[in-house]
Amino acid sequence: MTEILVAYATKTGATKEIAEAIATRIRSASHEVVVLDAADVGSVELFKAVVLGSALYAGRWRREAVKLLTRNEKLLHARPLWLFHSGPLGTDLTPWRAPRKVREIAARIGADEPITFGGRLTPETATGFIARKMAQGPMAGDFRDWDEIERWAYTIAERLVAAR
Ligand SMILES: Cc1cc2nc3c(=O)[nH]c(=O)nc-3n(C[C@H](O)[C@H](O)[C@H](O)COP(=O)(O)O)c2cc1C
Repeated sequence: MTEILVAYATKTGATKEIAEAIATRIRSASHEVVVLDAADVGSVELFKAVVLGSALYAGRWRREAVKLLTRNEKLLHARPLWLFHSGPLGTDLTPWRAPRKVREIAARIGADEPITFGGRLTPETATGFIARKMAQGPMAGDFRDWDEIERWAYTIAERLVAAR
């Protein structure tokens, strides 16, 4: 059990890139880190800590991220867990509360509620009629704050060092 898992659930790739940035930061603190699509994670048994992030769509987490949590709730009790979601676009980047189910699981596990990172929606990445419409208006753009993401990942790396 030497590795840290950074798992993500994405539709158009923005959350995957956040997961990769988090992994790079944690890795630079000499931790072994694996980045995986949440859909490809059966069990977290082999990992000593887990970071999990989902894109937000209509206020919901993507199903594969919720499934990872529900399937692994018992194992996650015994491991540090950090949660994030990516979503807000445009001028209002107010943090979103996670869906109730995710909050309830986080509370039972003893993890903090997910931190919110801005999202990305561009004409190039938008898929589907609604998304393409949204991508032509004020919501279009990349609102991910890489410094903020890096700072958060840094606090995780520090805590993992302390827990060694
Ligand atoms: C149809 C649609 C619904 C969305 N709903 C939300 C939402 O409820 N809350 C939010 O913060 N962001 C919402 N977003 C923004 C996405 O979460 C954002 O673009 C995110 O970064 C996409 O991540 P992904 O590329 O990993 O799929 C929505 C985007 C689309 C296209």
